[in-house]
Amino acid sequence: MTELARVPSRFPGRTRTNAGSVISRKCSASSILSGSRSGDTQAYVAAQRVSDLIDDDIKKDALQRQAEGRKEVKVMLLGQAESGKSTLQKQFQLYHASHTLELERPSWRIVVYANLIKAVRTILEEFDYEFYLSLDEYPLPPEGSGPTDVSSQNEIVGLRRNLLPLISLEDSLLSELSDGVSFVGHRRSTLFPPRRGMFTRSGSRPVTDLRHSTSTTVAANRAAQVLEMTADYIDALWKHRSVKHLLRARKLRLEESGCFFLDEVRRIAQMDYIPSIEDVLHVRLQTVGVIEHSMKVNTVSGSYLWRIYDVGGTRSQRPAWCSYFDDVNALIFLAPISAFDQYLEEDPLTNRIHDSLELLTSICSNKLLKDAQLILLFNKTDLLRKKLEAGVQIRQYIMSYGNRPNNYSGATEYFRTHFLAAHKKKDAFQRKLFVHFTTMLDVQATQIIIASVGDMIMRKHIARTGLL
Ligand SMILES: Nc1nc2c(ncn2[C@@H]2O[C@H](COP(=O)(O)OP(=O)(O)OP(=O)(O)O)[C@@H](O)[C@H]2O)c(=O)[nH]1
Ligand SMILES: [Mg+2]
Repeated sequence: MTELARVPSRFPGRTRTNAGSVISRKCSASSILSGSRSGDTQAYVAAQRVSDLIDDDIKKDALQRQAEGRKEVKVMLLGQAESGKSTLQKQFQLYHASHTLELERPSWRIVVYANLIKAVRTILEEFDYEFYLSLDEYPLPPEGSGPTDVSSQNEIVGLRRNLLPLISLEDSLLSELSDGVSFVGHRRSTLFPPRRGMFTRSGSRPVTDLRHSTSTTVAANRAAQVLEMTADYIDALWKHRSVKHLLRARKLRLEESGCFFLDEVRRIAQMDYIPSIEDVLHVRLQTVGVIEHSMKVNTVSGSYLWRIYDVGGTRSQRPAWCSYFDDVNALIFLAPISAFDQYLEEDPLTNRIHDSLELLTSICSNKLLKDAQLILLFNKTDLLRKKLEAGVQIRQYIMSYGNRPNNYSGATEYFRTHFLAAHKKKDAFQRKLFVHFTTMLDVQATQIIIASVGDMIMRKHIARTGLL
């Protein structure tokens, strides 16, 4: 009886991928067991055989899954908003599966248009503020007295009138990009707290989803037509003597993508425009949620499936990250080193370097990630160089910088030392933190870093799983 009772009790707890076959075998074993007393021994033997077969299947399944698990590498890209995570993900794609990025190029067209229109609107809003809102406080200089004199104002007003049809398309493009969902955020990262009435929507859905949507194509085509008609006005606005003056005077930072696309407006405004890989890397599209990208990576020890998780970096999205921390092989943390003079959009009192440092140390102390390799990328070094060359003083924003030389080598050394020291103090698992300085828009340099980081991750993974 005890023997007989053991057989059916072995079935219910089983789980396997092909659940259907377990159930049908279980049914046949049960029916055998419900047979007459005289057939008990035979029935038991038959049931035992069935049970053994199932055990074998389950073992095989488990081994297969284990082998598949060993052939999988999970990498998370973390960091504050606009640190360059999605750009790094595209660089990974370019390195390991460039054909997929090639295929996606047409889908990025609508995002390029939205970035360009946003840049135009931002400039015009600044002029609105300059010419109208502040009129009472600062009367306009008389004609001929400078880049914001009366004749400049008239020229800008004329351009603005011609550009209104283009600006009016921004909402419909953003609605396509966010799949109709509105996300409220500040207009841009600013040196000053944002002014009232200067908010915009932004958000994203995976760009691959956009490719097949008819409404997206319609919205993009409409934007293309209007862009073609207004390209001259955009170009004239961007090259207008007042614009450079205004950007400088107001310390206004157009998003990285904004300046690039404004420089390229004539190419982008062609009706047959398809974004180049360089355009795709420059695009700014806020990530919402956590997006998994998988790609096959071929190495000397075989083919591996890399799962790369790209996350939205704003503060409100960070609590969602930890549900993906299980079994992470490597964590690549991006800190935009050029952001020493910027503050978080979601918290205009927090310096972005300070936020990066706090975020990194809090992630390093998370127990779920204790086995993950840590790689820190100080990104946007190109912008850091530009800011330092323009004379922006680090000590003005980061007091502890003190009297160190305000140049590139002084700055990079300071940030490296500071981050490494904080990590050493806070990392309960005493892991090594690998550091690189990157410009994510530089394909050649980034590909070298991807190869070296990838190699390192694979070596540790192989050492851990013993798979060669
Ligand atoms: N100049 C410069 N721009 C960069 C660099 N890396 C990324 N960018 C640009 O910075 C912008 C933001 O980059 P994303 O990759 O979208 O940032 P993210 O970290 O994914 O941001 P969220 O999705 O909001 O968390 C994009 O327009 C990129 O083209 C860099 O090294 N230099
Ligand atoms: Mg992103």
